[in-house]
Amino acid sequence: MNFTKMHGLGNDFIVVKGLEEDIQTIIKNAKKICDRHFGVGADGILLVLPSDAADIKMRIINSDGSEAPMCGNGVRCFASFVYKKGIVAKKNMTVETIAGIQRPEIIMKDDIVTAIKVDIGTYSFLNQDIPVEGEPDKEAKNLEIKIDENLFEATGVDMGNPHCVIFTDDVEKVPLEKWGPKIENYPLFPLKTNVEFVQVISKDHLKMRVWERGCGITMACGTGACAVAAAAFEKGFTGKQVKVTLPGGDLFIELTDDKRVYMTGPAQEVFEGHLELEKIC
Ligand SMILES: N[C@H](CCC[C@H](N)C(=O)O)C(=O)O
Repeated sequence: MNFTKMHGLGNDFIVVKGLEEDIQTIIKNAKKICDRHFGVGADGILLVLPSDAADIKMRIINSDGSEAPMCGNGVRCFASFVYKKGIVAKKNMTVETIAGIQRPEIIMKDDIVTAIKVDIGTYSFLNQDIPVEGEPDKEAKNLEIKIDENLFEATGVDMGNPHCVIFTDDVEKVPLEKWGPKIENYPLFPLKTNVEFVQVISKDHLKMRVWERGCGITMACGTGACAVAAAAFEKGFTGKQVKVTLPGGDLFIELTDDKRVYMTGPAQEVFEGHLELEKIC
């Protein structure tokens, strides 16, 4: 398997040209391939595939082997990859995902890709969209999450994938490795959920940490940053333009009046590699 290792603020991916590889074997062995000791090591695998509905298609496989409908840091890495490889010769492209068509724009300075701005679609708080157990057309704005002796008030957000957002005074004090998996698998979320703890720094600055569904603690989560920006705006904590600081760095999120979200941030290649699949499968 030939691959390119990339990351978006430390949320890292193995990018593979799907038509040139045995993707069924790759998907079946994603956990081993993503293992940081016995495999290549990554939070997930991004598969480049042809599309009838867009310029190109992206499939996302989490490091536990589950398939995700959408990945914010991933779509920035993906867009940079297909542009630089000449697979899609357009700076403004469309990318088909399970969550819908994403619209990344490659931003360049002196022929270098400096950032990617993505129209990541619209956010929703509706139970039926996230999904969250309960009346389908009710908004998941005051979920009660009970973990051990702690009772959290959470906001459920759909960003094409599910997010459980909890506001706190100090994200550094959150025992994420303890609470993350319990919330990820909480009965309210039939498809499990990504978990974000977020601290309001100012009207235009949020700080967050994330436990990702199917991955665990990551350095950054693009859809998670969009979800916390949407939740903070709806609660009146922030405006429509906000910097979200994650352990791996900053993302810039813009919301529109019709709940559309734009995310801007970097994507970085690290190395190209070759893996003999039979050696670990
Ligand atoms: N673990 C996520 C997919 C990756 C999302 C994250 N890496 C991002 O940047 O949005 C899920 O199962 O919904």
